[in-house]
Amino acid sequence: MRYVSTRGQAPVLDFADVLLTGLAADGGLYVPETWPVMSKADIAALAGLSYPQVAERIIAPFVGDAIAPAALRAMIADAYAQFRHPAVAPLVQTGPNDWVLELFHGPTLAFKDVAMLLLARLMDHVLEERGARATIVGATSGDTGGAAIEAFRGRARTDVFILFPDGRVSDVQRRQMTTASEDNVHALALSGNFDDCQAIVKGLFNDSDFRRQVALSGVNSINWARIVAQVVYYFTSAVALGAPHRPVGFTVPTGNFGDIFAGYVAARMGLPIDRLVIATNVNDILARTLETGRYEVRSVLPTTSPSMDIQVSSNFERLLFETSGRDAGAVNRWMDGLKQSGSFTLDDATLSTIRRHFDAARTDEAECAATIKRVLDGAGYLADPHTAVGIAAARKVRIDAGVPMITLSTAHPAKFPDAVEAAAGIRPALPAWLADLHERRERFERLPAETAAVAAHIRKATRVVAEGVE
Ligand SMILES: Cc1ncc(COP(=O)(O)O)c(C=O)c1O
Ligand SMILES: N[C@@H](CCOP(=O)(O)O)C(=O)O
Repeated sequence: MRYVSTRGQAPVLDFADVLLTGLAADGGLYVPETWPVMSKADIAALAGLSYPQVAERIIAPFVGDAIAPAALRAMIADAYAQFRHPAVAPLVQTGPNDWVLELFHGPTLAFKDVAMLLLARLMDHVLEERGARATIVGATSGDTGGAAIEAFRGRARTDVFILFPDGRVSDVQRRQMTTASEDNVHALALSGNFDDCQAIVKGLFNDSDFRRQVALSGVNSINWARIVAQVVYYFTSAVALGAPHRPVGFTVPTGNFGDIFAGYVAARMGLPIDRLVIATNVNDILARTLETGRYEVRSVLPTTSPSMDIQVSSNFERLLFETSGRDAGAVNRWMDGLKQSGSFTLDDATLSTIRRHFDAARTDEAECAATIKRVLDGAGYLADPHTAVGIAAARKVRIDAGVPMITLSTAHPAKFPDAVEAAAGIRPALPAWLADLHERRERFERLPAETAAVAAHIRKATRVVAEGVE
């Protein structure tokens, strides 16, 4: 399997190189040259398989011959053995034909663990084979950072630097990033929002000297391996509810568009997905884009679903590439517009292709709190604020009540106890393995939200030694 960049000018790479490269050299994102397709019989044959077995069938075609099948199988088995639920991603029924897909049974209580635990093993494997090391730099609005630190802590071949917006993540999220004591992890609190952190990460990738000197790698969903691991649960859950013999819908709490893009990939592979619903909080750039065709960045507003407080939604670029007929020229024009004026307008054909697959709905803070309460009272289910944004959106756009609707539950309510308590009067407790989180010692650096300051800090602290590093 080979990968091409959405901007059309970066080298074509195999899976192992894409894994270590992160952002393409032309600033674009890698996507497979062609989509692997699963027949109806292939999908039906997933019924009754364990999560790791399904993962192997879905992920292997994307890996191609870059990693030996036995090694891939072992890494998948080890990654999903870290989950506290035997199903890894169980479905819970919350209404007549409504379900939540719980993706938070990993070590850091958010869906990011599903991909990150595998990504860390894949990276280690490839680095080991090459006798190489990497410096990983990631941006987080709260969950990617904790999952990355958990997955990479103590690993010998990587140093990990996580940039998070100071004061804009929950206490639990911050502590999950700042209480790891291993020398290879570095939590950096930046005086800005998530978009500032993400722009700095992209700036570092676009600095070819820095990139080479520190052997830069990424763990945000710009990294294709993050997306591919997330495709798996669309298959496990849809098959559990009758696919491929009947279609299902998915509603996905969305920020950087990685999780829902994985759903689009599942559809391209042949999974019968009726609708993909983009659920946003008041940071609603994607809902506005679907409505008007204009992608326009506004200021980021802090909410009780902070992991979705995002305006510049990275993976939307992958969707634009696909829905424009893989027109790298158009993607370049849109991304230039975004850089220069903070906005661009889609042509009618691309917009209507997007609308054929996706709906979108925005949920404000009052609706989010009311949804947490309503679902608790009605179904006895305690949802976190991100999941509640999803459940509210599913309700708003539901077209056919006969099609099962699966809302992705992306975080455990105990990650956001203040918001959940304010909405539902119940303070969810952390699980036993995190019960002492608030007593652990924190360690992090505060830095200005400036690329040069972050680059200088990383150069000093990384253990990757390459030509040109002081
Ligand atoms: C809890 C939670 N829900 C939803 C999202 C949105 O996911 P994505 O950025 O893949 O759209 C995130 C962060 O990405 C998150 O941490
Ligand atoms: N919501 C994310 C933001 C980063 O998204 P990613 O999926 O691109 O890593 C977070 O919690 O950090």
